[in-house]
Amino acid sequence: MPADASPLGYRTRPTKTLLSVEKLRKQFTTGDVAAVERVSFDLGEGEMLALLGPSGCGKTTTLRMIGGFEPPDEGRIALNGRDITHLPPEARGIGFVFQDYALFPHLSVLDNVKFGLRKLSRAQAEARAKDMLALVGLESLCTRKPHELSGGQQQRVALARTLAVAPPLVLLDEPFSNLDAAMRVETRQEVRKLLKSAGSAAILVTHDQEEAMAVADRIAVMEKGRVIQIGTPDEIYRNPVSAFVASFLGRSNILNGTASGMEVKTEFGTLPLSRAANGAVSLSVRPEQIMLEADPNGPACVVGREFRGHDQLYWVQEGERCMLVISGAGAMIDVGARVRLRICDCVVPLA
Ligand SMILES: Nc1ncnc2c1ncn2[C@@H]1O[C@H](COP(=O)(O)OP(=O)(O)OP(=O)(O)O)[C@@H](O)[C@H]1O
Repeated sequence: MPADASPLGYRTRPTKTLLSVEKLRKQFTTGDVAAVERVSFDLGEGEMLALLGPSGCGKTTTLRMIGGFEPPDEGRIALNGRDITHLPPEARGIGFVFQDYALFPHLSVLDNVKFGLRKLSRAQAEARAKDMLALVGLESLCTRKPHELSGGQQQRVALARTLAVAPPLVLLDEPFSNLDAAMRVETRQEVRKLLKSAGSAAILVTHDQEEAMAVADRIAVMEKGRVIQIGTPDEIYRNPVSAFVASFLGRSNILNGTASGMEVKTEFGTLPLSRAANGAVSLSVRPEQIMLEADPNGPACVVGREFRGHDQLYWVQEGERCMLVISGAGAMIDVGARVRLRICDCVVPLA
């Protein structure tokens, strides 16, 4: 295992840069604002990056520019130090897996995977395709046609076909959106393992924060065409830069306060800050950072509750404010009960 990798293959340090995206911009003639504006990031060899954001924020357009399917108005894209900004898709050496998998319906599973291997001899192509199908666990289904496979199996064939040519970078556009919830969870981990074992880097477009956190080494959060924060899932979850990021990646309570260095005065008392700030600030408090104590004389009241097995979600009204609280699976507190809220961790100042 390399020194910079965790047992699950999550990178803890940046690797050698594979892809460099600099100040990409795209404005469609139909739009009055740019779909993508000054998007820049680097991607390390073998790294998985998720482009995450709400519908219409420019994720797919960014991916299509990297793939060569959409010419940027401005900016530069380099792969392994080579400028590929104006190369056609087939000259970039990048693999793609799209939402609909785009398998050839009339070809068998094996022939679908062999499709990109026409430069090899027939025997070599056959051996390579079989190896790739073994890697995705589908060697026994070689002779089937795509319509004889489940969605998850089709997804794996598409991935085997892409990985067969050993691209250094694979672009995945919402690749799990056609799968049901259980299959999605299973398939995304398989895909991550496959990419890691093939050593391919990947950029995954998704609007699903749970998916991004589950599979990506780093996440680039996009809003209105711009990347507004980039970092590991843990960094972004713990230190969101804005209320948008705090609410898009997980759930958050947004409070106001007056900061002075590493402390902030709020309606819940003086609290420690995760980083220094001064003056009026907005603050993010995660639901799991709040303790809920049953107290008949407490100033707050439970107004809603959702039982989730491993924990419980409470909506608690205190004065004008409704706070979201996640509490462990201990004793349940009933809706209508009086409670006291205590914030038991550093709170995050937002931009
Ligand atoms: N070919 C096009 N012509 C005109 N406008 C486009 C075109 N493609 C995308 N857009 C617009 O550009 C903006 C960004 O679209 P894009 O598809 O990149 O967003 P997205 O974040 O991938 O959204 P989704 O999650 O819904 O796929 C949107 O306002 C969209 O309507």
